[in-house]
Amino acid sequence: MSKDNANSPAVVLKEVSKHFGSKKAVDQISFSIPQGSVTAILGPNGAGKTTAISMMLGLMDPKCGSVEVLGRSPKDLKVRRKIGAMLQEVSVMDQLKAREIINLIRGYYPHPMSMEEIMALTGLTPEDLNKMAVKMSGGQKRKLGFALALAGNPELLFFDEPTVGLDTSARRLFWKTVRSLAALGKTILFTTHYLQEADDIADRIILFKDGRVAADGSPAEIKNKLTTRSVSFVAEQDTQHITARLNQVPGVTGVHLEDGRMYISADNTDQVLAVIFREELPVRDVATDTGSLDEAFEQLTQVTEEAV
Ligand SMILES: Nc1ncnc2c1ncn2[C@@H]1O[C@H](COP(=O)(O)OP(=O)(O)OP(=O)(O)O)[C@@H](O)[C@H]1O
Repeated sequence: MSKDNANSPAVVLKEVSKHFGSKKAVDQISFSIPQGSVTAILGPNGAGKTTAISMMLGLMDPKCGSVEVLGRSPKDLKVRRKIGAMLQEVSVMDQLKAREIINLIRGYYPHPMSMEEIMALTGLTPEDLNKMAVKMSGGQKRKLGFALALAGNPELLFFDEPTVGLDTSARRLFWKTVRSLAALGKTILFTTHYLQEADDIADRIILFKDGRVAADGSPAEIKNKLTTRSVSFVAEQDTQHITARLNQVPGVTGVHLEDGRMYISADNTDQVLAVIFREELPVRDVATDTGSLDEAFEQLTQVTEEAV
């Protein structure tokens, strides 16, 4: 890490927006990524993840707001030398061998990664390296894309949906490598559709929805936020009075009756329980439930896809 950016965050976005016609692909997004962290940008199709990454890479200009990478503009050559990226589409010089392409890219950087290290980290074999890019399979091309991201031995790495098209063992190797890169102190930012992937790998998840940050926190915090909790019970009398009273409790998001039980969804179920017991509401068989995380995430995804 050079002296001029030793204390800067790796990435800072301030009130960044990007519109395509009337579509707000990214809408007033702000966040700061500390150096040495592993961050997942999680969200469904069309949430604005790729657009945000493109602006962090200086490939696209924001309509308004500012983007700083390692304390400078992402277009600054000093910054570009310290970042590596693997985007969804790997477009390479098809008529060259993988080894030649990697060496070409290594040649642009002052302190490139050795070919041996690139092979160990990506799983590319000597046979793969001798193949022309045009003849590589989809999964081999993704590995080549990974190799090109690593070629300059960057401090900061961006991966846009990195495991799409990789088989299970290639996927496992990829995440193992990401963990070892993180252990070396590199900053890693990746996008994914999968909560599980983000939970397994990242120490922070920024959840995108409709171009905005819907949640930002540790995987535990995000899972907590996505999961709906509820208090359920059997009402012994005057259901309407109980419903009306509990609807007034701060953080209650819904009330419904199912198979004779009343369910009160709430951000803070402790508060609902406190009201029930303090006011001695006429209920029995009180229980608290945590909704399924998969269901909650699915719901979030569906809502967004309808809106795209
Ligand atoms: N070049 C473009 N021209 C017009 N609209 C665009 C362009 N790029 C992106 N969009 C729109 O902006 C929105 C956000 O797209 P973006 O690719 O950033 O989402 P994403 O979260 O990366 O999605 P995915 O997971 O499908 O890759 C979408 O509605 C998309 O159609």
